[in-house]
Amino acid sequence: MSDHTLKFDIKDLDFFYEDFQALKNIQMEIKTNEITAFIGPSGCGKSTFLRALNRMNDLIEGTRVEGKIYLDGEDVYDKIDAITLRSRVGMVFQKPNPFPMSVYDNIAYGPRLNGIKKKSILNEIVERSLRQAAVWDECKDKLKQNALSFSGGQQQRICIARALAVEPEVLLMDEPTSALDPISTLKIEDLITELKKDYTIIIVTHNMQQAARISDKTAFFLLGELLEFDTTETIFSNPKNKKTEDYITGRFG
Ligand SMILES: Nc1ncnc2c1ncn2[C@@H]1O[C@H](COP(=O)(O)OP(=O)(O)OP(=O)(O)O)[C@@H](O)[C@H]1O
Repeated sequence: MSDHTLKFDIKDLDFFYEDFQALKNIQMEIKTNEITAFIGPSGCGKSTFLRALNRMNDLIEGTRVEGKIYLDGEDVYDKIDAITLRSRVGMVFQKPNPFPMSVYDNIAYGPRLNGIKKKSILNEIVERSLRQAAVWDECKDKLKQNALSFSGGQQQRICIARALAVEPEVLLMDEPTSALDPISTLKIEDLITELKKDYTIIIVTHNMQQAARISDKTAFFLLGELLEFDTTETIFSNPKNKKTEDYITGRFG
């Protein structure tokens, strides 16, 4: 019987940029409605792995994947086309990157691409998505204003709303708070915790406190290998690998 709590199942994953192997034999199970944090020193492969999950690396020439990634039991490199996959697995980037258009058009962009034209339905999606991303109150009277005129923290929440507008199942977040001040960071962390009810969330972070605060599971990567993967509590209180302990206590990285 298939395991319904399992969202992603990654088996024997290797990843190459030309001759350079950036990921080595990764095995990982990512559970539905959990927050999984990827930690590890710069260049260890966290972003590469994140981008492998929705095939964003396909856009980089000379890359190659070996092994399997299953989403709800389906092989993402064989059984799901990249466009469908990316609508099921949304992404939020490190730097807020709203399109240079109104808040409304940013959020309606994906739904319109999916063929939704009716104004009343688009209005509903825009409001629901901005509410879910906890930025509705700040935007509701300025929906026609250019998204780039908002603060960095607001822009990042607008980008999260844009990702949510197409109702993905999974949200990949690559250091979503690294460009933000502490207050905006806490707002986004609260938001991520709130979104967990409806989404499976995977977040890359350099902020150990952030991983400890919000994630259920933590994966520690080093030089392309998954060194340790466990409950966040275990990783931060009782890691099995000495290198994990050295990293989380700030002895290197
Ligand atoms: N487009 C690319 N072409 C060639 N090599 C790349 C490319 N992107 C990343 N790499 C290499 O792959 C390795 C992993 O990079 P990746 O960006 O996944 O690491 P990371 O852990 O996310 O780092 P950071 O924390 O600094 O963002 C690094 O050695 C990097 O130089």
